[in-house]
Amino acid sequence: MSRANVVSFRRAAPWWTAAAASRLEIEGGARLAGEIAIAGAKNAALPLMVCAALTDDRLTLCNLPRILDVAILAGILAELGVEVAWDESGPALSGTMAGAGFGSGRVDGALVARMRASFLIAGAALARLGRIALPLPGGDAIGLRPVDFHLAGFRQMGATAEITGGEVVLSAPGGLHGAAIVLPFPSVGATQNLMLAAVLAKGETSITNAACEPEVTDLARCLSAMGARIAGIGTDTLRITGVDRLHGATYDVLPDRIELGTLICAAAATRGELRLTGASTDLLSAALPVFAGAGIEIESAAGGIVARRGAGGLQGVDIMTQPFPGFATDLQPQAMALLSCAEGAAMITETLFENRFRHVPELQRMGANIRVVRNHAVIRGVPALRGAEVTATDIRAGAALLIAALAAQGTSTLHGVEHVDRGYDNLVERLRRCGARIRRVDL
Ligand SMILES: CC(=O)N[C@H]1[C@@H](OP(=O)(O)OP(=O)(O)OC[C@H]2O[C@@H](n3ccc(=O)[nH]c3=O)[C@H](O)[C@@H]2O)O[C@H](CO)[C@@H](O)[C@@H]1O
Ligand SMILES: C=C(OP(=O)(O)O)C(=O)O
Repeated sequence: MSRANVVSFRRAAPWWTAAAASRLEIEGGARLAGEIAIAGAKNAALPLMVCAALTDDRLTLCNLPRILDVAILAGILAELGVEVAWDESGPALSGTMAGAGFGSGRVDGALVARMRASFLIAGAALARLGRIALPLPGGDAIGLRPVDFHLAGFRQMGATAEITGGEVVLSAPGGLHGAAIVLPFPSVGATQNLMLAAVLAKGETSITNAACEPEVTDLARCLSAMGARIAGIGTDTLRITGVDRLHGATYDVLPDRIELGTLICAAAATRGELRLTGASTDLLSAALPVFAGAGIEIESAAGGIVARRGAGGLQGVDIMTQPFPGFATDLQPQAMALLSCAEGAAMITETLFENRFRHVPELQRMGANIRVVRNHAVIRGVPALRGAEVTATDIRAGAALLIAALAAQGTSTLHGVEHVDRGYDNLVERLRRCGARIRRVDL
């Protein structure tokens, strides 16, 4: 990334302070104990920020996580002409975005290519401006991650959509119209992109086989608070009646269910006990019985839950990742780290992304016994993991390696920390307050 890009997103998000390049030194073996407030969800916050592009009024988002992806998206929106202002006076970050100037600036391709959710600007721009050209989005390298469902939906709504030279060129000079869209798979991003386009399109759009992830529901609720007409929220069939304009709103970002699950795994892996506040276990859906089967105790407590390893120790349990309400793929690597130190065997089947076992060789460096056959990983728990030098290749791989390093005997070095910074709000500092022995070393 060029210095100009770094400067542009830091200007748009001056609260972003984590070092761009650093490594973590983790001394394993400390039991985590204490309280952690769950931050706003990355995967809810980012689509909500894009809503600002759909209105001339102000959209205020509360409970935003202080993460790299929020900083980068703020930079992208600011370059495109959205005014962004922050309020850091509360316990969490709030941001007010004013989209009256949306489209007056330029697309910062280098920043778009650094994250996934930037591609949601496509739907908002088609609806609001009738055109946009965006580089193919980045994000975690966990599979091919095509955008064909997004483009097919836009075409059904009257747009032209071509990929030329790595750039997606979209145009709808005559405006978008409603369409009956059936998604081949309940894609989170495609559902959100088509929803962002449909709220200002002429007539009714139906999205069948829509994703029902809580972050999709959060987007639908925020758009409704801005005046959008959306029926079927929380189900797999959304019916959106386009309106002429949306107005401003103030909206609270959903708590991060993946952070919640990550910290439950961390508590259990370290034989610790964490009180996790601000989030309910309802968000965990299929992860709840998996955690119970693995021997984790989760109790309701004032303002949240308490999670600890049960007296019977950790046991192997089988997991298959699936769209919501199934077990989230974004929790799969962390669960694998946990099961690496459980008693007995476990099998994890990854059905969402074809390249989401990149943490396996790194866990193996720490002594984990894992064998991968196609999209299945068989994990035979070992009595103890040992510290090693490992590299995170994506956000959740980073979280998994952090969990393994905290549970391991000896010291680990974690490279690729910028992946963790993309999606977790000050995770290192918050874990340190609960007894973790971690040091961030700037490179
Ligand atoms: C920013 C954000 O919210 N990211 C989340 C979002 O990613 P993202 O929105 O990219 O994930 P999708 O739900 O779209 O992807 C699910 C599957 O559909 C395929 N697909 C998707 C779109 C498309 O046009 N064509 C296609 O083939 C993908 O390759 C993948 O195999 O949902 C994923 C699945 O819960 C999560 O892991 C990511 O953390
Ligand atoms: C895969 C993830 O993110 P993204 O889609 O932003 O790459 C994730 O949050 O685990």
